[in-house]
Amino acid sequence: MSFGLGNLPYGVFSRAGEPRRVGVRVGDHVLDLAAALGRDVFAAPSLNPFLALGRTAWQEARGRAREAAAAGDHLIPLTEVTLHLPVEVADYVDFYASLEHASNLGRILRPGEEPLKPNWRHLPVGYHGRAGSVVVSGTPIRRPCGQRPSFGPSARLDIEAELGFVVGVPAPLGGRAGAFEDHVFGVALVNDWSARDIQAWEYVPLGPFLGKSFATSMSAWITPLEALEEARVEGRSQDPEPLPYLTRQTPWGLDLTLRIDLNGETVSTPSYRDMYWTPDQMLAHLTVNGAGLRTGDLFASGTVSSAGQPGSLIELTWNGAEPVKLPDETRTFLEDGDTVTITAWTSHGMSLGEVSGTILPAT
Ligand SMILES: O=C(O)/C=C/C(=O)CC(=O)CC(=O)O
Ligand SMILES: [Ca+2]
Ligand SMILES: [Mg+2]
Repeated sequence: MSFGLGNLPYGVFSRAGEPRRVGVRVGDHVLDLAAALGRDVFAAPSLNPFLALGRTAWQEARGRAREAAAAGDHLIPLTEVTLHLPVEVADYVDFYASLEHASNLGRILRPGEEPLKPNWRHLPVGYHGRAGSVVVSGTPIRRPCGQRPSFGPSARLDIEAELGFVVGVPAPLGGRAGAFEDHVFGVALVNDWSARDIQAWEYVPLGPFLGKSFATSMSAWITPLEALEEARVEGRSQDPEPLPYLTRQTPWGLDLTLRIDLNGETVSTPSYRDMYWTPDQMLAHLTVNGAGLRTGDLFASGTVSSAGQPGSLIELTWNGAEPVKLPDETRTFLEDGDTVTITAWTSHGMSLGEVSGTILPAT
């Protein structure tokens, strides 16, 4: 059910001693697309060449992959493969689209001030992250060192549960992007690891830098937009009404529930449905100045927090003041050896896979 024929997410895999190639997940197997469909574009170490082909090619490949999967040929057990970073990430941008998250962080980091800055309801606030430190789910995460402001290992290492949107079709520099579904191929789960002590010291006035650029994890499987039709909902109502370039054309809210597991215990289940800014608005904003798009661009939603279900530990523990209880221990921020796994499902029970990482001690 979870990875049935209505799902068919794309990834990159290899078998021992063989080069990387593109596959589609079918249950607990990978469909070897280059073998099944006989197309060179899938004998590639990343999804990028396929992503660049655009929507008609995506639809055709999905139809043919479904036929091949149903026929049962060219299926390799997941236990026999290694999964790799699915996309050669061009630019990585992170938004700040959850009203609950932005309000909570404002209260925690800027007590006594209005939690939301005056711009927040007028544009999807974002920042440019570091494409080169995006890693695939399962990659261990080394605790970063930096100024906190004294130099040393971060003592407040956190997670951020997010959805990531993968761009396939470019838009020219100086031009404008077209419709969301003509550029964006699909959705990944993202954990934007954040060193809160480094972040709190460095971020004024230019925003996040080394506190977030040491690693960002993404799921090995990219769920195509076509698989998410059943999850599409109207976005949350917005007041004031955004400028015309940010007008929603068709619904790109998504009815998804995320689940954050810390050392195997579920600590929060935020809903993506309640996000204030929808991803079509993020794409329109990202390109309104003529910045263009490249194949492999990744833009993330920002932390997915909903009422009572935050997407980060800084919110869950209110900056460490209210530790979260696990069966035999408590946590404020992450400790060495901790494993965080984020999963997500549609309300119809379709899985978006997982993004997982374990913390290694600082060096
Ligand atoms: O409010 C702040 O100063 C900082 C906010 C964040 O760290 C969140 C961020 O990276 C964007 C997001 O994930 O929503
Ligand atoms: Ca983030
Ligand atoms: Mg990060």
